[in-house]
Amino acid sequence: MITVTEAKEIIQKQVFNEKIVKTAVFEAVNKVLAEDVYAMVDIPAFNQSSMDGYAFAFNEGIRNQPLKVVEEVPAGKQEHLRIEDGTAARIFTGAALPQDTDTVVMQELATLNGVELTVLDKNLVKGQNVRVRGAEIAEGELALRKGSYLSPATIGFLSAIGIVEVTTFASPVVSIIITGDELQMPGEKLLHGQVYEASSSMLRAALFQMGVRDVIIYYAKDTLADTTMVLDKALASSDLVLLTGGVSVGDYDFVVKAAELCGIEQLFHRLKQRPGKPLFFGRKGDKPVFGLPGNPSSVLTCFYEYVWTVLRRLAGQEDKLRCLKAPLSNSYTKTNQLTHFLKGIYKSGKVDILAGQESFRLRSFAEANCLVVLGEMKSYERDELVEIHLIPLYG
Ligand SMILES: Nc1nc2c(c(=O)[nH]1)N[C@H]1C(S)=C(S)[C@@H](COP(=O)(O)OP(=O)(O)OC[C@H]3O[C@@H](n4cnc5c(N)ncnc54)[C@H](O)[C@@H]3O)O[C@H]1N2
Ligand code: MOO
Repeated sequence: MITVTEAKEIIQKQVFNEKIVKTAVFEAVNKVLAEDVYAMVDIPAFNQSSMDGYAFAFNEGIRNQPLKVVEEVPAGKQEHLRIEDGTAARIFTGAALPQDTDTVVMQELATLNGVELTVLDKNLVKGQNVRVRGAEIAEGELALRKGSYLSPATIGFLSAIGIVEVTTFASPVVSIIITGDELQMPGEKLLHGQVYEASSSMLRAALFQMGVRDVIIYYAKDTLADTTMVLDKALASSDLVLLTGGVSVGDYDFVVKAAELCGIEQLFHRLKQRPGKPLFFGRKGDKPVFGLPGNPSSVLTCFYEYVWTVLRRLAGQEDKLRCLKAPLSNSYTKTNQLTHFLKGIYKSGKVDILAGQESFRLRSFAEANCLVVLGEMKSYERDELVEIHLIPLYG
């Protein structure tokens, strides 16, 4: 059995080939840029007024010499205007300044008598209320680097500089293989010895939340032949495979043997942790394969602690769950030296370890917002600082 740290190092060392795709900017939220993006034009593309007011060529005596208003420029006017020195143009926010004008006075700080404009703004300086051509970005300038996360703001920025399509890391196709002959579909009548199948919807939800939408769900019978056949199929149809259950030492646990028969290289099996002790990790060529221990709470803990990072890396993001230190609001005694991942609530700077930590339960997980990581120590006192991993509840 290896430690949690060793397991994470093994995962970190793996190199996987990311796939890239062209994506419409409006559909690229949550994705990551796979190449640098450069501006194709100056933005703004012309000297632009930032106020409703009057545009003119500034000089220091402007407040003492009324200007004749000779033009009107609403936003979007496409004509290239030029006005004589000593005249002004009525202008609106977003409109292009006439050639050789450089300053705009807000209409509240000027008076108009017929066509005669008097500038009142005592603090007006040259260039005021003008967004200069290329001020946001110049043609050919780097707009966003490869590896940038595409947030709503980034998508707005790309649109504002005229980009319609970007190259992003492709979201991986993920197969989930559910094993266990005792499983019954929710909504069906539960017969003696059956349990409702919870992991497929839970994992699919976790994947959807992180933007992975191509998810294929398979069910395998508790036989070596069926598990091998389904695993082969899943490997052929996806970039990453998750199996649930069948990874322990029972006579009906076939995942490890099936993985071997499918040509999957085993990188580890069994960790010094709870829950999720029998976790399996391997790869076939470029494809990571996780055998998640069947108890639903082990499934989700292992997903967040190990699978999440790999999925992020496949999508071009080098990040981990948010990790902090917080004082315990209750004491906790461990009965072994395994690393424990405990469902907790982090609130007002403290963390509370919830009751009901056994891995068959999901109820405490449903309430939790973090996993509390307890290392080798046997008992933890109230107020002792512990590491917590925040569950990404909002994607
Ligand atoms: N002799 C030993 N027995 C077990 C050990 C061990 O070290 N020695 N480890 C235990 C631990 S810890 C875990 S975790 C489990 C993991 O075993 P499997 O991966 O083989 O999981 P299963 O036996 O298939 O299932 C465990 C449990 O979870 C329920 N389950 C499975 N899948 C689902 C699902 N999709 N939805 C809801 N519930 C599910 C299943 O009915 C079992 O109750 O092994 C221990 N045993
Ligand atoms: O390692 Mo298991 O997940 O505790 O029940």
